[in-house]
Amino acid sequence: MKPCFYGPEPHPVTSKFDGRSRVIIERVSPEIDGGRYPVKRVEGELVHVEADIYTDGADMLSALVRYRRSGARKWLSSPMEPVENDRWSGSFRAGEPGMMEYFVEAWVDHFATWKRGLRKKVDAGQDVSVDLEIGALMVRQASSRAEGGDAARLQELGSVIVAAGAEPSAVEAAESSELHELMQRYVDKAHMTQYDLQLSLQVDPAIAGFSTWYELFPRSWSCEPGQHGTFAECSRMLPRLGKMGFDVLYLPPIHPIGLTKRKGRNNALQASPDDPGSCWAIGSPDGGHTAIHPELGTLDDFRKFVRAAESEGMQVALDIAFQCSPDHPWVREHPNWFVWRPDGTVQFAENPPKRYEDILPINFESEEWEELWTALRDVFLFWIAEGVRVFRVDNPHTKSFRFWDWALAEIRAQHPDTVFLAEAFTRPKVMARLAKGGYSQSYTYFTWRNTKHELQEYLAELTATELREFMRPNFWPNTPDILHEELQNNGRPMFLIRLVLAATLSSNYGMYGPAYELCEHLPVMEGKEEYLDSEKYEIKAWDMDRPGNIRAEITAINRIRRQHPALQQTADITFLRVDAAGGHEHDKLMAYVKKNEDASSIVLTVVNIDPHAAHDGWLRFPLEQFGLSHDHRFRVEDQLSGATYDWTGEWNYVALHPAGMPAHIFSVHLHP
Ligand SMILES: O=P(O)(O)O[C@H]1O[C@H](CO)[C@@H](O[C@H]2O[C@H](CO)[C@@H](O)[C@H](O)[C@H]2O)[C@H](O)[C@H]1O
Repeated sequence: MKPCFYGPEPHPVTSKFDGRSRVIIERVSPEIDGGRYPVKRVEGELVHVEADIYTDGADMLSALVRYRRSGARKWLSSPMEPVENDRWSGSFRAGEPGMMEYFVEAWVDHFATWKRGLRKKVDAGQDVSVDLEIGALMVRQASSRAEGGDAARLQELGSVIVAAGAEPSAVEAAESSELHELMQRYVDKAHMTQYDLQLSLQVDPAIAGFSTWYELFPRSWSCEPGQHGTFAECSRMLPRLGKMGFDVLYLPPIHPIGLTKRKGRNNALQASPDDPGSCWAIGSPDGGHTAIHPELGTLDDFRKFVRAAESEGMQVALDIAFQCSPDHPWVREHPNWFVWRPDGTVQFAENPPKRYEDILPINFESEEWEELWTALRDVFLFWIAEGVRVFRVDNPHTKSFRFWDWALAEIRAQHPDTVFLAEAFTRPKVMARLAKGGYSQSYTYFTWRNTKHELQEYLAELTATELREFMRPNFWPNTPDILHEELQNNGRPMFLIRLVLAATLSSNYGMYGPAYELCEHLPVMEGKEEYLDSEKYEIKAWDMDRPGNIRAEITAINRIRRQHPALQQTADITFLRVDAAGGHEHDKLMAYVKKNEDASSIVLTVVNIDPHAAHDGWLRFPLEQFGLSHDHRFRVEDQLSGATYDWTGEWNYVALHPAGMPAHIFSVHLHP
């Protein structure tokens, strides 16, 4: 099928202009770039919609959020209520994964306006006989819109309202809840206003909103240390990872690796004959992006691996890296998909300042772009057919945005349960644009945000700006490319600190697992973030039981995340004030509280971010946020240590030593 380009476009509501529509609807939120891009939610999540809604004069208004699955004929409605200052609010629940649409409509509610006036006049002792006739007329008109028993009942109530000499009972009937409900049901929406855009909502599977990723290189899991591992051998890791609470097992590329310009150990430009090469150098005579590296096994072995992972509660995530080793079949079959220099050589790929001498970038300005796009999309479809639903996409920012807009929409239309993590460590606007274009999750700058101030500021950017509507952060304390100097220099306590922060600040987090569990901390050279003897270029034999490992802590934190819905979302977070002895803000103790939709789960995390010293201080718990007095008594229970504390009032003492667990993860019981 040829790609048919469609860029993101706002969809206007097509109702005819009617000069009698007096209601104004403005500043609808969420709305991304005038409706060009969808808002994102996961299945079952509440979608809050707000708008400024007002009209001339003092008439009363009614408003609805209208919503439906894209393509459905019937629109559903949910009422909106005024909040303050002409701002209205309503909500609906995201359904199954797929696309939905919503907009706002509002109208002058003549019946409500009439009722309000009637009450005022009755209270002032005025004659309301004409008013009752006006009201009765509205009720009879509603009766003509109604059916069956409702129509008859409205007629009856209309008569009661005008019945001569029966004023109190007429007013009573006018104000009855029964009439209110019937009038709502057969509301007169003549001259209503519809917001001029139909906004779209991308509903993702639950795992897009709450996921725990573990990255490993399957080739390092041979039963014979030093040999190339297979999927079958790597399967022995699955029960262990499932028990540790991971639900996404992410594999770097699993395809044949090129020989030409193959990289050697520690990123050497020359490989030795027994070097396995970087697995991102995709393609050899054995095949390209839809083939499996022969030493890992067959497609059937891969299928078995995917099923085995599923039986341990994990989805396998594949790395999609659209680039080719010079040995990739596409280079021969489709030379026009690459840029050739005048001397007949091909430009190698870059992600400045990094240089990838063993791969060729794809040319998104190729004359054959339609064929190219189709082939790239089909790589995803191929692996989806093999049972994969989660993809980590390598450097999407070095590929055309228009391609992603198209490809992700195409894939989602057929498979709305797919999840795409954008591995783009680049400029903020570029990362945001990828998220707008359909990526379900995004890598972030978390790794480089280390002080309390940096972390709080970054979380505010992610959760208190428009980003929260369409960009889901995924926090990684390390990756095979990034061993931050904080981890290089501060020992095991820093691994625990960064673990707790990643896992409790963000509902989606992941780790390059073996190296993280074992607190690997040696860089290839001082000042670099690359690992020494990086697994990217060689087969490793990990001793996962090595002393000093943090497996138990990781397992405990993943368990806590699963047990507490407050930690399964990112946006609802409040940073708390923590005071040091002198009364000034503590710069080493960080505290934040998270809660779920109905506040049935409240989690307070306190972290000592100093890996070298113990710290204590006083934290202020925001009781007022929960409608409680400042001297309220409540209980907190540390989910890590099991210790329980009864706290009285908003200020409470905390102390944390980095030698043990440098954090408390308290479940908060406001009414013990
Ligand atoms: O550019 P990033 O830092 O985001 O890193 C990602 O993409 C890189 C290119 O795919 C990838 O780099 C690795 O593979 C290259 C191709 O084989 C090789 O030249 C690099 O030396 C190697 O690091 C990186 O792993 C990936 O995360």
